[in-house]
Amino acid sequence: MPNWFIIANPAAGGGLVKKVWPAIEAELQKLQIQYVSNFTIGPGHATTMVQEALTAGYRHIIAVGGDGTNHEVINGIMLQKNVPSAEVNYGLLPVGTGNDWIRTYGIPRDWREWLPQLFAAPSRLQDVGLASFWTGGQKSERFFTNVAGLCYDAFVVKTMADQQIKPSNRFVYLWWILKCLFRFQPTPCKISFDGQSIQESCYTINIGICKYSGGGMQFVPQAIPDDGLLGLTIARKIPKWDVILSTPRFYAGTIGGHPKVTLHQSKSVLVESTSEHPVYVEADGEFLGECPAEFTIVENAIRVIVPF
Ligand SMILES: Nc1ncnc2c1ncn2[C@@H]1O[C@H](COP(=O)(O)OP(=O)(O)OP(=O)(O)O)[C@@H](O)[C@H]1O
Repeated sequence: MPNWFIIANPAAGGGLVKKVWPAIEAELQKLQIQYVSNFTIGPGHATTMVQEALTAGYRHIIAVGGDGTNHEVINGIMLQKNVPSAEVNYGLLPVGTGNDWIRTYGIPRDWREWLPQLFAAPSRLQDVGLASFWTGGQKSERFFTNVAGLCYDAFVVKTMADQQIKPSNRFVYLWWILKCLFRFQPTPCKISFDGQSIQESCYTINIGICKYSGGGMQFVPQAIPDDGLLGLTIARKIPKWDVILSTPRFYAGTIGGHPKVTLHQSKSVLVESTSEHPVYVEADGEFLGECPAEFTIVENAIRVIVPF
């Protein structure tokens, strides 16, 4: 049996994976990697495919795609019960659009640069977040590996998912977040964490295992992937002009310096709506549902391949 099981999402990167797949295969053959590969056939397929691969005996998994593919594969690893999740050696070849998860580890954004290193690189343990939330009148759960967001953050993800907008680059994405900003009203909510509770109208709330989301912005600059804690960023009601002027702070990782923003760390976070308005939830760029939502941490849950 080949060592490596590769899951490729042909739709990732706006179809880029499908386009570059022959070049990836040529490189794999040049490197003499023993592998079997499969394309996903639709949303959610990467989750079931990785479970089947682990049941079949594979322990070295590579995903080819972006943050959504990464999210689905991690959920597959976490949901199955056959193999301890931390025993699965997992690497991502980034051929997505935002590719935010890789930024925390300094994984090269160019797949051509990362591919030759990937099969010999070391691995390290990472924590995983577990979100419980409401969708379609039912309670549901999802693991996340990067950053979850509520309020405006999730409103942007929901609006783009509802309108089937898949931004092809950072500028299109920025245009959409600006458009959504003028439609969003900060939502009153209660945030309970670490023995304290805050009631505020919030612009955004972010919960991170890793630091980057939204195409290179640092919503949770204090997040450390293996410290057993969730990074929590609370941005209270901010005028829209201030949100726009503060955008460079997100890119620079200095949003904690804003007077209306506080940074925290906690083992768990509970967010509840305190008005009749829904407070939406997203994780790793995927829309999940609504509050009440609880976030907890699974320590050292996955083993990820990172550069030397
Ligand atoms: N065969 C497929 N056809 C269409 N969509 C698919 C298929 N397989 C998976 N998907 C969906 O494609 C979506 C996009 O994938 P992914 O997030 O990896 O790429 P991306 O959006 O380009 O990258 P990023 O999230 O880093 O910006 C995922 O939500 C996934 O569910």
